Amino acid sequence: MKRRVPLGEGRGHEKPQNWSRFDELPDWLDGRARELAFKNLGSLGGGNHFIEIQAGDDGLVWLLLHSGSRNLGYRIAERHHQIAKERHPELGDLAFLEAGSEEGRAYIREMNLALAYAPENRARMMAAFKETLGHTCAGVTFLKEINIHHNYAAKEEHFGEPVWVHRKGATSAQAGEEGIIPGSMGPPSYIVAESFASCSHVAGRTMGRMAASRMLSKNACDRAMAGVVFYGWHAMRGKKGRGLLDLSEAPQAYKNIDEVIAAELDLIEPVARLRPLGVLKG
Ligand SMILES: Nc1nc2c(ncn2[C@@H]2O[C@H](COP(=O)(O)O)[C@@H](O)[C@H]2O)c(=O)[nH]1
Ligand SMILES: [Mn+2]
Repeated sequence: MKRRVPLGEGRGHEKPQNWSRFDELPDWLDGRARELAFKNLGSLGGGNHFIEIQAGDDGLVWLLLHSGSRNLGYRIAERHHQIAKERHPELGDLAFLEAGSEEGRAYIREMNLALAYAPENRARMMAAFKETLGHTCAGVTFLKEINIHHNYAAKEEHFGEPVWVHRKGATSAQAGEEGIIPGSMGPPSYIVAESFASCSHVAGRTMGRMAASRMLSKNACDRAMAGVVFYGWHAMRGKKGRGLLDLSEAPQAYKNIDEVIAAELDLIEPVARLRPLGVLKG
């Protein structure tokens, strides 16, 4: 997988990739950002993005992959947020665009393109993952797939009204829908079923990246990863982190996933608890 999928911050394919929807990229996206959109399709990204093999207490082996639109969605949101702030300076960061206006429609169109790029990105990596596994585990069969966003807006009907639902750090969890709530790189993750239309999308952090790398010890982090295959810790990048080991993704930097799940049992029904076997981080 390390050979097939570019992993890590700023790493994409050497050559531009093909995708039938690249001609819908907005004209204002130019230069390096445009080039990256072509080269990043099918690459993981850095930080908390991951590819994992997990053993489920449902008897299945689960392949988990966390990656999104690789900065495209961020660029689109940033651009239109800027336009909204120019239209409504009195609202500061809470400025908005009217959904029916030309500018609002342009934002929704471009956001939806990023929301198509993200699953396409994941699908390419997952295809490589399945093929790689197919070589090593003869006869393996793949069952269902759960593919879900956690930073987006969608028009939905609730209580008989059409409304825009913004899920920033939340996933949809409508009747009949299954979701994924990752813990962190050592502890378990969960597959969950329907709730009050949304639920938490992850465990979430307890400490910042720099704080974790300063305060945690390598030994304690290694202990927290006992039994999970991973590539170990690398040096922190950038001036501020000089001389430090990057422990920013260690399990101790995240909330306890079992407590997070317990706190939202009135919203969700856990379907499977997954124990990580191997982790590839970005
Ligand atoms: N199963 C794993 N979960 C992880 C890992 N690293 C982080 N995480 C969890 O995912 C979210 C990502 O949050 P986002 O809002 O930035 O998308 C993070 O909060 C952790 O709970 C991992 O290696 N494996
Ligand atoms: Mn994410």
